[in-house]
Amino acid sequence: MSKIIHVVGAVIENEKNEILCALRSPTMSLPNLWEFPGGKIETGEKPEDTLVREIQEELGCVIEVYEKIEDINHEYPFAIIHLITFKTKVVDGIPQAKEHAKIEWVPLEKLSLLEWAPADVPTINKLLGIQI
Ligand SMILES: Nc1nc2c([nH]c(=O)n2[C@H]2C[C@H](O)[C@@H](COP(=O)(O)OP(=O)(O)OP(=O)(O)O)O2)c(=O)[nH]1
Repeated sequence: MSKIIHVVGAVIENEKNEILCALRSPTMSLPNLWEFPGGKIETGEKPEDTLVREIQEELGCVIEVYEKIEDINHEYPFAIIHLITFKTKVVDGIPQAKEHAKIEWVPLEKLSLLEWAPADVPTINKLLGIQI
């Protein structure tokens, strides 16, 4: 059986209803696919705390974490990714791509034009359905 990796992703929204989308680099697993910035939950860590830590490392800014959006398991050939996504906002600093190929603010209605990591699709669908 595949190992399960627990991951948390930040749906960062700005005042213009745009979502911060991050492009995985060619050297990462799932290369050249868009994702929500975030990362693996360490043992004993609260998912919300993981997100604040990962966003500080990856984007160099501080976020506040609000409600959960989606909580799903997606089976990839290399593992099962258990992905939890949260609605968040930047409360200090300006996001910069420190680890990703690039980051972009994308209007909600254009999210489905990007090629997403497959585990992210249920979150995208929820965002488009419920208009957070
Ligand atoms: N951070 C993040 N990871 C995602 C998303 N969707 C998705 O399938 N993943 C996968 C990619 C990775 O396999 C794993 C997250 O690990 P990570 O963010 O630490 O990724 P990484 O490339 O730095 O690590 P690795 O897998 O190369 O060891 O979850 C997402 O929206 N955000």
